[in-house]
Amino acid sequence: MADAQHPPEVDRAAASRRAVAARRERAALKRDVATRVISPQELLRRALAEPTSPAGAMRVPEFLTAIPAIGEGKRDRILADLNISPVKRLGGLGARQRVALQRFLDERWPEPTPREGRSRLIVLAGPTAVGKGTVAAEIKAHHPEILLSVSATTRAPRPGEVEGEHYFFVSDAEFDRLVAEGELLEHATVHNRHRYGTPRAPIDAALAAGRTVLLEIDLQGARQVRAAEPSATLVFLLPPSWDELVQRLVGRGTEDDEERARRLRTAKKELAAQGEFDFHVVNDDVARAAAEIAALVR
Ligand SMILES: Nc1nc2c(ncn2[C@@H]2O[C@H](COP(=O)(O)OP(=O)(O)O)[C@@H](O)[C@H]2O)c(=O)[nH]1
Ligand SMILES: Nc1ncnc2c1ncn2[C@@H]1O[C@H](COP(=O)(O)OP(=O)(O)O)[C@@H](O)[C@H]1O
Repeated sequence: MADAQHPPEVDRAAASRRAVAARRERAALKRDVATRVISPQELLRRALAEPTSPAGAMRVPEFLTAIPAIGEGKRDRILADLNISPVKRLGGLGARQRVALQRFLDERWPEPTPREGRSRLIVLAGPTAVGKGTVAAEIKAHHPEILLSVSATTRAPRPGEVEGEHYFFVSDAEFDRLVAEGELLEHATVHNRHRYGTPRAPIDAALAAGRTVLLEIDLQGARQVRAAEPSATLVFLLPPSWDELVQRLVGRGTEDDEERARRLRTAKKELAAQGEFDFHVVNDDVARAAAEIAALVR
């Protein structure tokens, strides 16, 4: 490979940069397993689907010790039991070894089974400032298989908000048209101010393609989705404590005193409605809460 344009030191530098990047990606994946952002089974699925990916390049011992509750002693016993050499990479496992490893993981860490009759349409609601937006963004970043629905709204964009990514920013007249033509799955006026609604078409298309769809909407919207799609999976995000909820609202610093007091009164009503939801998830840690939600319909 070495020639005038590619002297050996340049090749070596590039290779070492690639190795550092790959190590970093593997470390990130191990953190995802260690923090339960993804299950060990999910990492193995990714490795087998793409053997040359960072997941595929991970050595089996490295993978095993990323799993909570597996130390080095246990790791070595598991490798011996499964008859897998410590130099094996996940992407290079033979058929019999794959099955053995998958079975072992399923026995020790059973993945949550989908709740009977619940669809892949997930609605995430919860009181103001509990972290719905933060958790939804985490799901979008770590679970690309899940489509995060983009709502239409009549409120003005905030600095940094991107049309079509955070919201579709529409006029009142356009919102009226969307409602009149039945293009919204649900819609509501939120915090007595602006209108928000969920475009129906992208959701129908994603569900038809077998994808999971996440809606981050308010309680009124959640109730409408329940009425329109009774099999939807309704998830209520809870704060670790009321004081923590107040802290988060204050800490975010996006509302004045009067608006904060109003939102907290609404929050009390919303918390009282949590019994209408199929699942309750505590947002103590963003990554953990996101992983729990993503696992609900896997
Ligand atoms: N019903 C309904 N509520 C939505 C929709 N999109 C966003 N919301 C809710 O609108 C509220 C206000 O959202 P936003 O304007 O981003 O402000 P913030 O979340 O208060 O900072 C949140 O409670 C969202 O859950 C939607 O399509 N339908
Ligand atoms: N698990 C968490 N721990 C600590 N702070 C959090 C957590 N989740 C969210 N927050 C913070 O709480 C505030 C409200 O979160 P946000 O996502 O805006 O709430 P919502 O969309 O429910 O109104 C933000 O400042 C956010 O950074």
